[in-house]
Amino acid sequence: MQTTKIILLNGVGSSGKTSLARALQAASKDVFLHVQMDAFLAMLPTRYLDDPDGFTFVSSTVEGKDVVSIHSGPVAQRAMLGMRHAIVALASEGNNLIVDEVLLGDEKNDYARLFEPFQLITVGVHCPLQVLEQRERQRGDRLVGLARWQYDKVHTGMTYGVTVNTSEATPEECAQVVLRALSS
Ligand SMILES: Nc1ncnc2c1ncn2[C@@H]1O[C@H](COP(=O)(O)OP(=O)(O)OP(=O)(O)O)[C@@H](O)[C@H]1O
Repeated sequence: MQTTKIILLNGVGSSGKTSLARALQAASKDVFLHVQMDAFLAMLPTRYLDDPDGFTFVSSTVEGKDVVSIHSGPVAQRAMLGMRHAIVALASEGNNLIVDEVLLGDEKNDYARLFEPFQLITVGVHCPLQVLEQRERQRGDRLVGLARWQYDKVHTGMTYGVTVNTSEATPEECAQVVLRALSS
């Protein structure tokens, strides 16, 4: 096994992955690159963020609550597959990584296989739905209802090295929990 470290943060949108990643970068003596899915989404032509070949966001109301489902077409799927292989290429060159992800389906198995050669710790980033929806409303740049749709999917079938609850601890406190788990 290579000594390159990968911290895989998995959590619903607004659960606090970016904040935790930044706190981890600040607190760790090792250098970690923060790999954000958003950076790869930004590579797509903007029109593919609302296109059946790219991503589509479908709003509905279920039992009086807003729900926004995400669907990906072939262009989006190819970009995301490419992202996973790009992440492996970064790690293969010895870059320690914090990978910030919302794992919704088959890519969970893909990551487990691709990350096998590295020192991997998977982190479940949890937060109650009520708090997530409050954050979505406060942020203003996120659709309210994304978290509700993702909530049951993200952690299904995952086994974590460590979990954090961002409604009960600051990003800095969560980072210490993760770094302790990584060094144990
Ligand atoms: N531990 C925490 N305690 C309190 N608030 C937090 C915590 N972590 C994150 N937040 C707040 O929650 C919001 C979302 O945080 P952040 O951007 O880190 O989430 P994210 O999971 O990366 O979101 P997305 O997947 O949508 O990019 C921000 O307003 C942030 O300040």
